[in-house]
Amino acid sequence: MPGRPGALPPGATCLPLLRVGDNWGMTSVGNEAPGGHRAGFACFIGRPNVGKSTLMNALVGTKVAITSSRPQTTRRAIRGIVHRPDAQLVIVDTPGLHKPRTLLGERLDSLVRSTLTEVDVIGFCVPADQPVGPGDKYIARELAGVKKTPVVAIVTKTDLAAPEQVAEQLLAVGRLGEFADIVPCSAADGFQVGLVGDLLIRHLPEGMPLYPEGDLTDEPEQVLISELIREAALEGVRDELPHSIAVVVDEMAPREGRDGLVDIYAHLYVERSSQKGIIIGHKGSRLREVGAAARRQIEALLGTKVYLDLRVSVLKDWQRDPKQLRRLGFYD
Ligand SMILES: Nc1nc2c(ncn2[C@@H]2O[C@H](COP(=O)(O)OP(=O)(O)OP(=O)(O)O)[C@@H](O)[C@H]2O)c(=O)[nH]1
Repeated sequence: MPGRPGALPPGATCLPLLRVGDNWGMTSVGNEAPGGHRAGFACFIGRPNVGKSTLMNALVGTKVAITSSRPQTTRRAIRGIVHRPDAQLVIVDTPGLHKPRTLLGERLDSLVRSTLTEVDVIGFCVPADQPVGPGDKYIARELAGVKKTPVVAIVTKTDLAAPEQVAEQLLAVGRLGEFADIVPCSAADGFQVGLVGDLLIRHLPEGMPLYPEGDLTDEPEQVLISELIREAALEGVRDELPHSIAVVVDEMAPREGRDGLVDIYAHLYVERSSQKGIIIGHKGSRLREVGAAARRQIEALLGTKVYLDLRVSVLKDWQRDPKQLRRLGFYD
């Protein structure tokens, strides 16, 4: 993948935790594997907020992608790795596909399009609790253009819909295009999550595992941490502010002379000074809450105590500025 989003700024430190090797390439190797073992890549595609990240986390069995009730939470192609005795499924989590309105939107869309041609199978997610709309049709048309990659249609969030509504949705999704399978599931209560895995794995080539057993993601730790901070900052903010928030971990290192304590210095960027005020809150109260919530999650991820230094800065209109986008890790 050219200009991989989420790359660390030069000189940034990275503790080896959930990090694995250097296999950034997306092509699965069709090497000989005993007993019909399969290995390869899948990606989920769908409108924003349809539950792609939640489904990936459910399949992987741990939180490797942040989720929120705000559309367009996902900005990076995070990989989650599902290990099974018969297969290894590497899931690429793409941002929701939509008609782009900003330069960031365009970059995210081109990221999605390049991903579609590089994976072995695509999971097209449509929620059970909302009628099929223009957004789903737009994606279905895009998928029809990716002829060589099989598509499994996944009707998500079945726990939010009555059985008849789910049945009707399966039919409606069937009318959207040619799919290898159409499967209903719920990541919230686990309904048929395993089956979704089976149906995706069926399309992977036979081959040895691509990643060592036990690795759950190959995202650098700083990226996971910055995403956890962004998730905490998204809590309770409205309107355009969620899209204006970006987080960069500037530095991260174990504290000298103190076992089990990691110092993390991070910047939370917004686009305007009015937004800075909202993020910081009265006498810093909101920023303290964001910091405390993020710290709890980071400590759970790292398994150590964390000192988190969180600064807020304005990067004017960064979503539309190529230079700032590069600085934040969103490359052409
Ligand atoms: N009830 C229910 N809620 C779900 C389910 N899956 C996801 N959600 C919720 O739906 C919202 C969106 O989920 P995400 O996984 O962030 O959706 P996404 O498609 O990755 O969103 P983008 O990052 O915007 O593309 C969150 O509030 C989730 O908790 C499900 O199976 N059932």
